[in-house]
Amino acid sequence: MASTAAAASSQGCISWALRQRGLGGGGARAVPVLPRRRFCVSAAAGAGFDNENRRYVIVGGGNAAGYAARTFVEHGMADGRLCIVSKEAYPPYERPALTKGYLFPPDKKPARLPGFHTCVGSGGQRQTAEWYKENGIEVLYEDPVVAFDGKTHTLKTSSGKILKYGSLIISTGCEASRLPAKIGGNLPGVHYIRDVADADSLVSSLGKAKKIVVIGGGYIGMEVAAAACGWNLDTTIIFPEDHIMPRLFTPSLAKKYEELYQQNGVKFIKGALIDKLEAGSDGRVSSAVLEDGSVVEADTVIVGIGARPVIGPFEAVGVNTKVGGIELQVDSLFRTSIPGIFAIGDVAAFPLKMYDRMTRVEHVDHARKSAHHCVEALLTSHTKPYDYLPYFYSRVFEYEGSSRKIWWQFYGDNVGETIEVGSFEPKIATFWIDSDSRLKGVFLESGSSEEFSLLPQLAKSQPVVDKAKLKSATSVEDALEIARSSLHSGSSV
Ligand SMILES: Cc1cc2nc3c(=O)[nH]c(=O)nc-3n(C[C@H](O)[C@H](O)[C@H](O)COP(=O)(O)OP(=O)(O)OC[C@H]3O[C@@H](n4cnc5c(N)ncnc54)[C@H](O)[C@@H]3O)c2cc1C
Ligand SMILES: NC(=O)c1ccc[n+]([C@@H]2O[C@H](COP(=O)([O-])OP(=O)(O)OC[C@H]3O[C@@H](n4cnc5c(N)ncnc54)[C@H](O)[C@@H]3O)[C@@H](O)[C@H]2O)c1
Ligand SMILES: O=C1O[C@H]([C@@H](O)CO)C(O)=C1O
Repeated sequence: MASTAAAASSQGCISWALRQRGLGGGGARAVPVLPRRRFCVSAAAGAGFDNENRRYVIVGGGNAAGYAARTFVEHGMADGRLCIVSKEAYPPYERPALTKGYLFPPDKKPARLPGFHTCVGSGGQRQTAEWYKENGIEVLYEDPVVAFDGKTHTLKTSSGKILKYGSLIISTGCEASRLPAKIGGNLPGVHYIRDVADADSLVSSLGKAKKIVVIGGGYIGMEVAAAACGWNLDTTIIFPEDHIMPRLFTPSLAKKYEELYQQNGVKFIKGALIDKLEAGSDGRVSSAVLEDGSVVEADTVIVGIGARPVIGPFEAVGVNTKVGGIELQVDSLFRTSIPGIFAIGDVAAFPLKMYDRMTRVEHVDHARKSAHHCVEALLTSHTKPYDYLPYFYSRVFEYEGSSRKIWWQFYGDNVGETIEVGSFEPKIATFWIDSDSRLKGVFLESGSSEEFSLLPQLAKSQPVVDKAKLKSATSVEDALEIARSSLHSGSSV
């Protein structure tokens, strides 16, 4: 690699960069095939990688970046052409593992890297650091992009590298929302979880912990509290709403999960906000004080109060503030307002074709699919709009010896009235049905793989269902059969 780079002249770099400018709006057009070359190092830059021109640059080395890299490789367009600039110390990995297998107790074979690099979460190849090298992909680790100039096509990294790009894909994801420092949000023993470094820090606290408080009743709260049961810790979940998973679960569905957690010893404090986190004499967190003045002791606190898109320093590519927070706005081919610049995964607000609205999805299935769709559109001439079917899932209590594993999937839109069938013994289903009797969303706990595979068909087709019949279903199997038969009634979308 070094010899190829050394052979490239600085003059070559400049003319290559000028040719790149013409590439522009990417998505819809085929990208002209440029001479295959390795990294182009200007004479002035000497060794090192400064002032290079790179044909394709991905900023962010997370889930979406890993799947994007795979698509570049599949098209034979990675080798010597692709660079990933990452804030983290590792190549892209399957982030969902961090609150699942990663938090298994030490004697229950916890997941560790390199075991869960992308793309193993979807049954693909495990892309280790060697995989990137073998495929000629340059990865800059622990060197986040701190500045961006769309006019000169340049990025600046925290170490001072200046990178010139041909096309740019932004996949900076989200960051955990934090409790303010002034109320104890940064005390030692207070954890947020977004990356491997956070998970390592949490595991080290769990090893010493006795009493933990989990703040937030969403995905992180539910997954971390279940993990804490595996470590036999006294666990309390505190959140402001009436029930857990308020973004998705109905009150009745939530109640079933809450009961199961309670059977595992987890305590709930609902409808409560944190006034402050207090430190003990050793400076570590020692309690959570609630707004009503009550105090809950804790030697470890895990905060899961949502996530925010990481848009800085890319505001100039165009932001959307209507969907929720500030996010980078893209079209159905993941193109931002600046030609040649794309955004994928958690950070991007995109048109959700099937429901005809803009949305942003903070889940891994979309990270994977948006990456694939964006890179395909960039590298080929296809202009097929992204047509995403929302899919969320969770799995908890998976460690060996747990009394009851939980695994659920949801497809579609959780709008309209709901019909719930079954209980944990043995499985639960919830159907969301709109005023035209169309099935809009479907949830299943503990289904078989065949049953789970029916869910996307239902949510995609949105068949008209016989609500009375569904309500009278005697089991989840029965309810799924009724829903399946409505697929063939000829009234699907
Ligand atoms: C603990 C946890 C568990 C999860 N579990 C599930 C699950 O079970 N199911 C599910 O569907 N979804 C889950 N998710 C959500 C899922 O992981 C995300 O939707 C997915 O990771 C989004 O991919 P992304 O590439 O857009 O962002 P990320 O995977 O977050 O990657 C973004 C990357 O960009 C880097 N970055 C940020 N700014 C810069 C910069 N300026 N320069 C360089 N790099 C930068 C970040 O460090 C990070 O590595 C989970 C998320 C978390 C945090
Ligand atoms: N299985 C999965 O899909 C999965 C698992 C883990 C994490 N994630 C992702 O990670 C990100 C973070 O997850 P999360 O659980 O933090 O977000 P979330 O949005 O799922 O839940 C946030 C919860 O925090 C609570 N909350 C909000 N503001 C609060 C406040 N000021 N004080 C106390 N509680 C407050 C609410 O109970 C809310 O439900 C999300 O993008 C999520 O999709 C997904
Ligand atoms: O999508 C996922 O990827 C990881 C794991 O399967 C990778 O091994 C995980 O726990 C998920 O839920």
